[in-house]
Amino acid sequence: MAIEVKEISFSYPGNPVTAVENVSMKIEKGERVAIIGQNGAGKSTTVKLINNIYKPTQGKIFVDGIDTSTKTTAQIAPHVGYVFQNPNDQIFNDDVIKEIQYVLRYWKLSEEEIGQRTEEAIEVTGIRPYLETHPFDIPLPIRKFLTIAVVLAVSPDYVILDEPTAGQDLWGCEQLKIVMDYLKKKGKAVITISHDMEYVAEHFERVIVMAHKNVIADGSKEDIFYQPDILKEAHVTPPLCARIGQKMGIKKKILNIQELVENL
Ligand SMILES: Nc1ncnc2c1ncn2[C@@H]1O[C@H](COP(=O)(O)OP(=O)(O)OP(=O)(O)O)[C@@H](O)[C@H]1O
Repeated sequence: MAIEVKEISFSYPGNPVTAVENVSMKIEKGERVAIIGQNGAGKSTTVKLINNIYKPTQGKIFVDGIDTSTKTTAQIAPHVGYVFQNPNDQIFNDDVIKEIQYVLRYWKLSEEEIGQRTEEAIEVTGIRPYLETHPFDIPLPIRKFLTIAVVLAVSPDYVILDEPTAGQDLWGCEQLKIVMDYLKKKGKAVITISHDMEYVAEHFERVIVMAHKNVIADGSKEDIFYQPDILKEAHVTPPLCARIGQKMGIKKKILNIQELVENL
């Protein structure tokens, strides 16, 4: 079981510049993969193509063997959930509970099942204090957790988190850790797009680097964060521990404080 992206290209209607060109990647069920790279590299476009919001102009995408070109976005949603970078692009109900339950009701799940999924999603995302608030009156960082709750309630095998730490305060970063632990326990594959290398180093094993509309590197975080040429090309600064480790001349590829302290 995997997401297989096979040599896809895509241009937005009306934009003569190609957004992604000949991109391939395979993401197995249960994997934790971060896609990194400078603005405009094609990261969001790639995941929107995976989520079937757009269809590639060339190439194919398979989700657990299903050719997405033959399906609608709604048909792929049970398999791949996408939490948008901007929650305002995603929310369309005037009530938090309605927003979380929209898909579950569309699927005509039992009231018991809907209740259980809703409760779990609220608990994990910490949005209980906002259940009576209009979604657009919830502070923006917390509104993002409402969109995460929607995806958790749907419970797809592949969860895409687009810039989850952007604009988050301490509360949000701690709550996101709870979400990440929950997804791990559930065995979900998590694909993130992030400019936050500390978050990437803490929660992801594999890193895909994109630049100039294509994948320029794909490997373990230890491999990627210790390749200065690749990082330079993608305009990415490695996590602090890697920078200190390299400056101190430590041979081991260090990516967390614990290991750094042990090796100093
Ligand atoms: N809705 C759109 N309409 C037209 N062109 C777009 C649209 N969205 C993105 N593009 C273009 O597609 C290319 C790839 O953009 P994309 O958003 O996928 O990059 P990204 O790597 O996700 O960047 P960021 O880190 O800023 O989110 C860019 O040249 C961008 O200008």
